[in-house]
Amino acid sequence: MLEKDIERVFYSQEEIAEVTKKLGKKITADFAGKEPLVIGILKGAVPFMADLVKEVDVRLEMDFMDVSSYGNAMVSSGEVKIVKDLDTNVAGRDILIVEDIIDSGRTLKYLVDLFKYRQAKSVKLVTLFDKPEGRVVDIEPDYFGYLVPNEFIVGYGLDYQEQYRNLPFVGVLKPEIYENN
Ligand SMILES: O=P(O)(O)OC[C@H]1O[C@H](OP(=O)(O)OP(=O)(O)O)[C@H](O)[C@@H]1O
Ligand code: HPA
Ligand SMILES: [Mg+2]
Repeated sequence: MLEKDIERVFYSQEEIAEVTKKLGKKITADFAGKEPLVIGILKGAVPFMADLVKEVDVRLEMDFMDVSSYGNAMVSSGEVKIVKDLDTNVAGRDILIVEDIIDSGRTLKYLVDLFKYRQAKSVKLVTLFDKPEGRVVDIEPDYFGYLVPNEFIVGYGLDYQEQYRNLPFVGVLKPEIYENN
């Protein structure tokens, strides 16, 4: 039903599962002996976070934060707002931020600076998708799954006007979907 709105699939469910496994292995090795606080950024990171933590074999805690710079727009407003803050104190903690995508980089730059200001011991970033051509601020993930071209993608957490997050794969929408909005 949702699939009919997709013009082209970029990454299948199987490819996403495979890269998530690999990322989980690397993170397991790098965080051995630590007890990270894994922070998922709502709402886009939810499907990836849920799958990734099951591939990470260290003691960890999970928390979530909601920040927004897009609203319903397809271009970042440039201003990042905290919609829901963490429940956990990050001071002295090893942090792993989990994102679905880094595009302009504004969301992650804001969060890394915030957690450092709050005296986290270390801050690392994992993103399923990296769109380097979208970047307007200087930030790179420590771990990424796939590089994506400079196109607006949906699925597996990524939305267009809050829809399509529940697609199990990632792709681009047919042009008529935008024309009808
Ligand atoms: O690198 P950037 O240009 O900042 O873009 C990336 C951010 O934008 C999206 O979130 P959004 O603010 O749309 O909220 P959502 O996760 O609820 O869709 C995405 O999930 C990232 O958090
Ligand atoms: N798709 C959906 N949400 C996004 C994107 C994208 O390509 N980039 C930043 N937020
Ligand atoms: Mg969004």
